[in-house]
Amino acid sequence: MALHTALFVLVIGYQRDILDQLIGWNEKRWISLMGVLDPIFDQNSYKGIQVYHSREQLGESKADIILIAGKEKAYWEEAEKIKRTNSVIIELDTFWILEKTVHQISEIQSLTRRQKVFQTILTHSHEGVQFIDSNGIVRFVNPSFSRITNIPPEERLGKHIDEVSPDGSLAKAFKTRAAVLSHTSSSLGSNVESIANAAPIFSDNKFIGAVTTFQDVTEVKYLTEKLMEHEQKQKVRDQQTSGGYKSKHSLDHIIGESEAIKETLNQAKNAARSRSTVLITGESGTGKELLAHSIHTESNFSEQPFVTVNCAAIPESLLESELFGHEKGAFTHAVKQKAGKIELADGGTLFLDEIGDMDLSLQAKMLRVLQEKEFERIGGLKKIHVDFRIIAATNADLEKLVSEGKFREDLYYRFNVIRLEAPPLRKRKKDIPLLVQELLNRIGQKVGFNPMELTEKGTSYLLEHEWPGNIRELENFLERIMNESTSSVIPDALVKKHMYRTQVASIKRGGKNSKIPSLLTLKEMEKDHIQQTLDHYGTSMEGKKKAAHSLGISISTLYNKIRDHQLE
Ligand SMILES: Nc1ncnc2c1ncn2[C@@H]1O[C@H](COP(=O)(O)OP(=O)(O)OP(=O)(O)O)[C@@H](O)[C@H]1O
Repeated sequence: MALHTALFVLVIGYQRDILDQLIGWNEKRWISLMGVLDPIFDQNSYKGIQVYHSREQLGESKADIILIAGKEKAYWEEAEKIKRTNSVIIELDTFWILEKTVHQISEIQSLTRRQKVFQTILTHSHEGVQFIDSNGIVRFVNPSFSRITNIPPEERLGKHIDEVSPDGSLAKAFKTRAAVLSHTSSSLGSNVESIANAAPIFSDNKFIGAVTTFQDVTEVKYLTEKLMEHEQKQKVRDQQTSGGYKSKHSLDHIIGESEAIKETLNQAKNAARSRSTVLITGESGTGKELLAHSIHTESNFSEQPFVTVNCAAIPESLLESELFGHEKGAFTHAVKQKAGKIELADGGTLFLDEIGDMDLSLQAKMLRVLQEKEFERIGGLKKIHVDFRIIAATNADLEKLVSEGKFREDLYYRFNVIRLEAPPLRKRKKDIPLLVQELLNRIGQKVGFNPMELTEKGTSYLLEHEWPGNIRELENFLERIMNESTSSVIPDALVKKHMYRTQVASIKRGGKNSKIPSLLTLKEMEKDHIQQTLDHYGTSMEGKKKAAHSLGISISTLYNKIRDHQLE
């Protein structure tokens, strides 16, 4: 066929409507038609279509297609005259049949092409796709469906959706004839978590089936959980840093040269080398907490948190939440999520002071954490993994508590791995002079006094007492006399007077090891007693009357004694 700039069509037997229709056709339609009419037709040779209704209009040009619209013989003759070698002459009715066929073929081809495109999309889609027909029978699953769910196609195809996945999105869309969005499910026959969207399909208002597409969110969920866990850990780490959970003392702060304290210090050094649980026992004020801090400071994980929980200082009802933390809304006052001390101690040391005061139900929970290294916050479901070392301290007789059923035996054994005894002061009186000097400096700094000291004699008075309250009692005693002393060397008489009072008070409390004080002479005792009575009632006339009455002497005798003892 000759090369034209356009495809020339001539209609012989002019009919306006036919002409209009043909002119309205697009190029694609002509081209596909020509492809059928002329096998060697090269569609690339043509740019546009020209439709003519008479030979005159065509002029000198030759028509590529001559359509004969009518039965007249003359039309054919005319066509013969103006045709070229390759021109196609065709009768209009035949043309229509042909055109219709060509058109249908091209529609089928385009449908097939479209189907192929969809098929490829579905096959390569990362999302799982499942299709049911209008009867609810599964007709199609794509490869991703099987990959995600681990269900082979043959287990689905041909089965009713209610039989194979009655709670899924597709069954819902089938039942309700409505779209189902963001349907989360793990019941696809595997442990895979998915999010599905299902939609019914209508054609001419007729329900013809439904389709679901879903994504495997197992990994996304896993990663989200990991991210949340990480964020949570970061929060806890921030709290660990900002909460000042650091040990504040080291073994250097523990003063003493006695055999008893030296042995304890050696044990503490050994304990610092391992991560085993430590139980520190000893009377009140003997330095158990100081030892716990020091063991952590000496350990390899001293940079990690050191978190203290005093089981006696916190009301029982709050202790659990203090230890385990809670989720928001776990109980009335849980207005926000809170990490517990166990979580905060992760990586470091949890120091449980006064462990003998922990109630039995909490002991059971604590035992579980120690065994499993895992716990849940109050009101929480997620297990939190922790790794920390426990140092427990008590001044109670734990063995006795165990035998009385007040302390769990299994927990006692868990705690009693490395055992340390903080020796009482009465077993290391030798340390008192050293301790006094250290404590005087420490208290001076604390309360803002210039350095103070005791004479040798003054110090010797302190050796007369058994110190049931141990170093804390000694510390308080020294602070008291420092406050009363007007000179940097604390007067011996002041020490003597207060030591006497301390001993009397100790006897009154029924202190087991308290001796009858022998520090004061009878006269000194009388002076001190009158002074204390006057301090109590005051030195007004009325106060003196009451003091005399309380002392069992007349007011004039009181005046004489005040004068004799130079009390005013
Ligand atoms: N060896 C020591 N050298 C210096 N100071 C000490 C020594 N032992 C204890 N202290 C001081 O004595 C005070 C009491 O110590 P700590 O609180 O550690 O005793 P505790 O046995 O834990 O007491 P409690 O049983 O009452 O809890 C603290 O001020 C501490 O610094």
